[in-house]
Amino acid sequence: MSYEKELKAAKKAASLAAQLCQKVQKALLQSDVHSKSDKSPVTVADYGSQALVSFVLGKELPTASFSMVAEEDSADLRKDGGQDTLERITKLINDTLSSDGSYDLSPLSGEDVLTAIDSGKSEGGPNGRHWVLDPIDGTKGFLRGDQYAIALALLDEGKVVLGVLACPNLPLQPIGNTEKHSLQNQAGCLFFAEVGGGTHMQSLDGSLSTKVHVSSTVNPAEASFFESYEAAHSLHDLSSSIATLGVQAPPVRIDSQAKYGALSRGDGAIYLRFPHKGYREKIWDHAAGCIVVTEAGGVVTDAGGNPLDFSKGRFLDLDTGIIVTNQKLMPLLLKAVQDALSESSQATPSL
Ligand SMILES: Nc1ncnc2c1ncn2[C@@H]1O[C@H](COP(=O)(O)O)[C@@H](OP(=O)(O)O)[C@H]1O
Ligand SMILES: [Mg+2]
Ligand SMILES: [Mg+2]
Ligand SMILES: [Mg+2]
Repeated sequence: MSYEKELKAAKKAASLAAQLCQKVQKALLQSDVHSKSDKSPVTVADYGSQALVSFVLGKELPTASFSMVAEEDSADLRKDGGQDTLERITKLINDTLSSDGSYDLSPLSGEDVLTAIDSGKSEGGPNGRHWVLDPIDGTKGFLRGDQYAIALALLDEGKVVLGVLACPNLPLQPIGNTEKHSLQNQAGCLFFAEVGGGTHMQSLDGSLSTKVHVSSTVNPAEASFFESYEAAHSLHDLSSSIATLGVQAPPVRIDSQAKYGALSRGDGAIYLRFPHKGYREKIWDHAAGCIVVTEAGGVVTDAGGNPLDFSKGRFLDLDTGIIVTNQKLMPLLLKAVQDALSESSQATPSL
């Protein structure tokens, strides 16, 4: 089955959301940032991006059975004091839609925006089609002025069948340890993949796309690896224990699913993620990144070597940690990870 129409709509939605987010990142105000009930940050751009993606998918693919599993909801915006923030979000969306000019419509109201945000409340699951959206993945990176991604995927009968990753601050050239890239004047990258169709990358300003492949290195000594910038999101000590494999380069620490994008084009060969005990991974943090890497020839598993299962609802049900690499390095890496995990659980039984 081809998902051509859906892919085209997803690319448009993610690109427009990226325009909205870049505008906010360039002129971020203290009043744009809020704290969610779990203390994690959320900004007007997270909400604006979610509403815009939902709105564009609805316009491009009118269907009675739209379902989306997305990170944000409107509860805080509906509380007392949320009105100013909602107005700012509504203006951002209307400005983005009117400068794009694709849709002939009257401006959206605050209520339209709340409804669009809440269309992401689906529980997902193994049946039917569900869009999966992280409107800004890496909000902490977004706030620092660093990497972030708009991550949109489609599940069909529990499987990820397409994914789009808009990475507005990721240069088109490879990134690594040595160069510090200026984030100014970069158009950013759009990665997209459809099941069986490979992974492509284009510039967010709409250049021709090129097919990308993961690194083919079989030598761990040459393999640089990615991990979260935030130590609270992934145990940096554990990933350094893969040094037993002979990996020599220091880790490249960047925020968001930009790591999956960079890996899909061979910037590095390994991505390791070991959350602290008790953390439950959400499907929107991995769905788009996972298909972008697998269609580029890579493999994504949990620490038990099992593929990620996106059919279980809003959470991933997995065995400690996520490992991403190419087919040839996976067996070695999996063994090194399992050895490191069992050593560290002997040393610190609470891990
Ligand atoms: N304690 C924790 N452990 C692991 N991941 C966490 C975490 N707290 C938040 N996250 C997730 O890590 C994501 C960012 O990943 P990364 O570290 O690769 O940039 C966040 O996405 P959001 O920024 O969309 O909330 C959030 O879902
Ligand atoms: Mg968040
Ligand atoms: Mg996220
Ligand atoms: Mg997010």
